[in-house]
Amino acid sequence: MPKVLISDKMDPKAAEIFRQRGVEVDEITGKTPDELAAMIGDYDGLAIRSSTKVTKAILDAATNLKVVGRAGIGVDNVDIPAASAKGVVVMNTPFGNSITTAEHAIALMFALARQLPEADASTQAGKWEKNRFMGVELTSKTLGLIGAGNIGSIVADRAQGLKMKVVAFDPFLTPERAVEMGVEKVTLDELLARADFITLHTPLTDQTRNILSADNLAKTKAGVRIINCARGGLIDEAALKAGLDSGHIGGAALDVFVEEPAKASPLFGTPNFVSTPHLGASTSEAQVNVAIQVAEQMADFLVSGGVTNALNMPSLSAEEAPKLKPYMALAEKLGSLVGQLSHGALSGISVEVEGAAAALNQKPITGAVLAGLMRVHSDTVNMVNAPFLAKERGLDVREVRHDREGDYHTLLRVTVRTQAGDRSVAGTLFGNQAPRLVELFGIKVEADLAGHMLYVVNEDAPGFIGRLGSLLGESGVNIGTFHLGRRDAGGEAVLLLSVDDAVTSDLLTKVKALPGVKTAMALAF
Ligand SMILES: NC(=O)c1ccc[n+]([C@@H]2O[C@H](COP(=O)([O-])OP(=O)(O)OC[C@H]3O[C@@H](n4cnc5c(N)ncnc54)[C@H](O)[C@@H]3O)[C@@H](O)[C@H]2O)c1
Ligand SMILES: O=C(O)[C@H](O)COP(=O)(O)O
Repeated sequence: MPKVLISDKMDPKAAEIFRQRGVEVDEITGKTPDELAAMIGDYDGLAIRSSTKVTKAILDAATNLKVVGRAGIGVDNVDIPAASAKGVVVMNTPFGNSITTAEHAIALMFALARQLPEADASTQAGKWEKNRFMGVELTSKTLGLIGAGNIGSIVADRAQGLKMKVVAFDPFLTPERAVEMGVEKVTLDELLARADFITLHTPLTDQTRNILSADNLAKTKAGVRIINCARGGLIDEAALKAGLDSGHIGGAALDVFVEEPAKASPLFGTPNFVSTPHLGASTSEAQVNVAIQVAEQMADFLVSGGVTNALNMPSLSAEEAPKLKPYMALAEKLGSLVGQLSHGALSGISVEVEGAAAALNQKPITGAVLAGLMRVHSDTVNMVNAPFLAKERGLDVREVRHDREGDYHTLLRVTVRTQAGDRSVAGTLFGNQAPRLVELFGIKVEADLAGHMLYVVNEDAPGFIGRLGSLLGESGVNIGTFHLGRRDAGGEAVLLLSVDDAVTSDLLTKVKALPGVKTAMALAF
């Protein structure tokens, strides 16, 4: 039974769903990185929010880990390259808390417009300072949206409901989508010059870090009010403080900070500064949503191989997974076969699907081919890290889908580009389940790729099979299956034999010494 650790505070629905789906679950929160590293080896899955930092050190200690599930959106607390290199899938729940976070941004915008926290504190202190607090209306004001994705577009919609004009800066926002959202797509400088309120909704990346830098803050309209419910690090906090102190910035509301938990900040106590402790996603509705989603996604993956919302692997629904399972087995075997048979560096690989296979999601099939290919040289390769390793090694990966009807109802062909030219193998599924090799370097064969095998290329001549059989018999090697194919009579023949034990190098030398043998290799699947 797969076992999951929930290491951050999560709605109880998550544990309930894991148990219903046959996944054992422990909820242990508040552990130090060392404590987490000491216990993570027991788990197949790790369910987190933003507190747990899934570093390379944690991943190195996670000997059984297959999946990290983030109940929420931001995955900047997960070392995704390290997870990918280890073959661990990282998933998030990209929509479960977006409405809630957008509402928090709007709440903070109102808090700034009407100085609600200060007015509240003053009133409860018995001061009744009616003349101290003069707010601004939101109607007709311009809201500058930096980042117009899921949350940004909900904020835009709510702001339009408040009769605000919304201008958006997002390099990936298409003009069509901007029209659909009813926002004006602008440059960053234009946004800075025009916005009365600015709200940030981008991830923290090398491009967005300090997007509101001292220089950019200086370009804003006098009196601008700024809201950040996305990630600490998008705003230069020292420059923000200086802008608030000088009065150029009329107000700022931060839910997120460069250092979290933010227990001390020069911004604290600054007039017109409002803060919340990373509460953007903290509503009961959003927490139930993300807990249910993360548990369902992780259980799907651990129990049936379904992949949803993974950041380092193509999606594969729980319905698709059983259909694809025999194809993945075939794909891995074909990848492994070409990997074992090809010498030297490969510059490219193409994965072709034909017949019934052409109707399937090809990405996981390609991932399985690459895993089979690369596992020949490293047993830590799996479907998650194989595409990354292939990219790292400069392997050009192509996917081809043929609509044509071929000789087989379903066919997978893998061709690798080697220094000696292209080499191609193809396979099918017998009875839609059993993987079979049907073509090897242009020669028709029909073989099951399993266990220990001996591959021999020889000149097709009478007596050869007898001589090989005798040699194997004399060497005490039992033959399981025997598959023969040839290009034409008297030409080149290919033999694939499954044998009960690994082929020793001594036996291989003897096979190579048989008259007519061109190549002989030991294979393992
Ligand atoms: N405060 C919270 O509790 C809380 C809750 C949920 C999400 N978040 C954070 O909110 C942010 C947005 O989440 P989302 O779901 O809308 O993400 P999203 O991926 O749907 O949208 C992000 C948008 O940012 C845009 N973008 C990327 N680089 C940009 C750049 N250089 N300049 C301008 N725009 C750029 C993208 O094109 C995209 O449209 C994330 O950082 C997420 O972690 C915070
Ligand atoms: O990216 C997110 O989903 C938010 O930052 C929420 O973080 P939390 O789960 O720690 O509240």
